Amino acid sequence: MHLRIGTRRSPLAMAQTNHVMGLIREKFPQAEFTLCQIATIADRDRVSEFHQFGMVGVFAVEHEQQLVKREVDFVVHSLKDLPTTLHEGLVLASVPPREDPRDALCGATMATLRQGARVGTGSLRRRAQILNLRPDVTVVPIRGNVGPRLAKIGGEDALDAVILAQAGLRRLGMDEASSEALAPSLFPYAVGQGALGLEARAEDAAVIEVLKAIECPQARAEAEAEREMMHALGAGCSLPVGACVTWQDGRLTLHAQVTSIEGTERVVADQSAAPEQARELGLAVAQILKERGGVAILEKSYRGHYPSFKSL
Ligand SMILES: NCc1[nH]cc(CCC(=O)O)c1CC(=O)O
Repeated sequence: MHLRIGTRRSPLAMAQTNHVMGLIREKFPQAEFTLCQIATIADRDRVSEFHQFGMVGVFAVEHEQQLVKREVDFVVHSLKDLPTTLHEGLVLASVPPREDPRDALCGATMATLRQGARVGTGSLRRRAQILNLRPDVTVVPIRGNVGPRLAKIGGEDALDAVILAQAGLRRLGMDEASSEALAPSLFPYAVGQGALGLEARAEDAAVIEVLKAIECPQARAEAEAEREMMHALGAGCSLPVGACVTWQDGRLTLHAQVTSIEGTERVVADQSAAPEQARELGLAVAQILKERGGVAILEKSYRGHYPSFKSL
């Protein structure tokens, strides 16, 4: 069996792709792989996540073209960068076991972060959530890969800390860079954070069968619930919507939070369901967030931030 994999070139993307190849080899020792690396628009233009507002899925578009043109058999995505609507004919074939989904504060802990600290992040969600918890901090937009972002602590921008994903640090073997894994009850993570999404052509039954063999049913249920909620809110990966999932007695609970861009307002919701009802769970949580004014605070804050913004 020979599989062609589409992957980005960044160290994190390569670590994730290597990880997936290892998982497949455990089940199919005879598997052979060819890597088809691309630099996506996102890599080339170094757009910060702030600027990705309105460009949902900037990481995924060119990969989907690789699949559609049959240049590759599947693509390894960070699930949080994969839009909730896939290109026609493509499917989320598999969600392997999820890595730690929490955000990491690097350079300081919440307790040691000084008054008026400068915190680097390019994510609107992280910005909104840190301002909600710590209105005294200044958020500095940063961009680039994990290593260069970490290197900005104490650098020319005089950053006290940066916020990154625990999962990315772990996959890069850089766990020690995390000063504190932020409690998801206070600082919910991005939809899909820490999970990988393997995208393939819907018609490729043989490829899908291989990818399904490394799926984690719990991670799949979490992904379905979180992504359905995001889809129902009409929000992309970089919008200030946070999630947190917990399991008890085989039931899945989805907690979600919408935070206004300046961090002044916050709406939360949570619901539980059996994992077979993960999508319905996501829809129900989105509905509650809407009823509680979650969409309204997003629209209001976007109009202040992006004058051309029309509606979510
Ligand atoms: N948007 C970039 C991105 N996409 C996935 C990860 C980390 C790995 C993951 O969340 O699975 C990161 C870096 C970060 O947020 O620190």
